[in-house]
Amino acid sequence: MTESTAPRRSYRAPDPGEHLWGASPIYRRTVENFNKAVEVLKLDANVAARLRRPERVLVVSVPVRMDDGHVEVFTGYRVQHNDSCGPYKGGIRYSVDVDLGEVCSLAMQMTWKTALVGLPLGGAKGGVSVDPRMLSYREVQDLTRRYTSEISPIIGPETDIPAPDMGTSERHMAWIMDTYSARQGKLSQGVVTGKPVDVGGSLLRREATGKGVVYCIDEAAKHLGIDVSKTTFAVHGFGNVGSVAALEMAARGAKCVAVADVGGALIDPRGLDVAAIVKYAETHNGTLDGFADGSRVADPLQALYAKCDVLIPAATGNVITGENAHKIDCRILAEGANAPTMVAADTELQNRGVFIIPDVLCNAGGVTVSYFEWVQGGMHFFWSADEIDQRLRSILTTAFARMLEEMKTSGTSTRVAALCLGIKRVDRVMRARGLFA
Ligand SMILES: NC(=O)C1=CN([C@@H]2O[C@H](COP(=O)(O)OP(=O)(O)OC[C@H]3O[C@@H](n4cnc5c(N)ncnc54)[C@H](O)[C@@H]3O)[C@@H](O)[C@H]2O)C=CC1
Ligand SMILES: O=C(O)CCC(=O)C(=O)O
Repeated sequence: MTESTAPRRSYRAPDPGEHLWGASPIYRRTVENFNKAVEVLKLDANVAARLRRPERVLVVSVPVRMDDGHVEVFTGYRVQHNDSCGPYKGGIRYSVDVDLGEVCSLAMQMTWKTALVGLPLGGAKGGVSVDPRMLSYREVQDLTRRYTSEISPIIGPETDIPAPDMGTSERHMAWIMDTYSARQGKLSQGVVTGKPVDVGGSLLRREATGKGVVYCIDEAAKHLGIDVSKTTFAVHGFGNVGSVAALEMAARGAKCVAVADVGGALIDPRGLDVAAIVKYAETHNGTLDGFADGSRVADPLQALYAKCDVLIPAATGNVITGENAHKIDCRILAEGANAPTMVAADTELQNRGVFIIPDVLCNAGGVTVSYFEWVQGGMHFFWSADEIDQRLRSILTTAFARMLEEMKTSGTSTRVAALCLGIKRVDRVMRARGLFA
């Protein structure tokens, strides 16, 4: 697009998005990374302007009668960023940190992620601002069912398909499926992925994100000439993604020197018994509090600062910042979490030669097997675990190789190269559909 020098007509009031999501530091950071890719790609300014904003934003009030009798009203969100490549797709997060800016940012990331790995899906995200650990089983079920009812007008098997994210799991997906189906008056298993296998879920969806993280680490190690079996690793966040990634690394013979959950870090440079920690967490409501081995420190961030070959952030976002990046001592940073690294830290770590596997690729295993679940559910024919595993690995290794190629041709970082691949595909599809002709 050529910029005109004539003064622009003012078509509307200043961008309303500025007051909604644009002011959020998290959203700004996501846009900052997007802008870097726009520059490398020399993306048309009209397309870039469209992609900087979500297509649809829904904010809902979610009243829940609590066990003590009072009604608490929670705030929920579903943000649909882009559906050029297929139905909107993205998880649902329960956390006190959830706000509109965060959900918009994660929805945009989903668009690049699904496009990067070549899925026929778009990008969305949802969430409720709540600490699920403070709720009873009944309260969290009621919250999930009411949230589902509130977002029902904009979700569906062919329109927008939620899945698990931080704070939600298979059981929440079963409640969402059940509530949505009841509202439709017919069974609608395809409205959500990440369901329990018994209610139409896919084998390996639960393990997919953590497995995918380690498949990407395998590729990075190959690229750098590192033997994974001889590496040390640390994991920040020990839920679905962190625990499976730790087990996969341990299965390759790598030594775990630190893990953390929300309650603190467990550190032992001599090596921690990952299987024992997983078993402990499973039998203690997900927490590592009270685990006997290693030294337990209250600050979970200490796990990020452990000297190791491979660091796997697998909890919340924005944990590696301009302030603490100098404490990170690893060779490979494998972003299991979404958006764990702030822009200033990203630059510092790259300058220090840390190989970063960016979130949009590193944790794409989850949405990839979600896609498999959606496909299998549609066919009413389910694949074996081996079949799923092979397809997952093949998709991620292909995307990894394409990222390296893009890095070389564009002379850019792993993160910007991965974003460029995703953005290029969305741009191509939008043009093919006649938008921005
Ligand atoms: N579940 C999935 O399939 C996918 C998850 N992700 C991302 O992976 C990350 C983790 O997600 P899940 O494992 O599903 O969540 P989860 O809810 O299963 O586990 C979260 C873990 O992080 C810990 N944690 C929470 N806040 C923390 C903090 N401030 N410091 C240290 N630890 C903290 C929790 O104690 C728990 O161990 C998130 O960033 C999520 O967006 C990305 C792609 C797919
Ligand atoms: O499995 C999915 O559909 C989405 C997972 C997700 O929310 C993510 O990749 O961040």
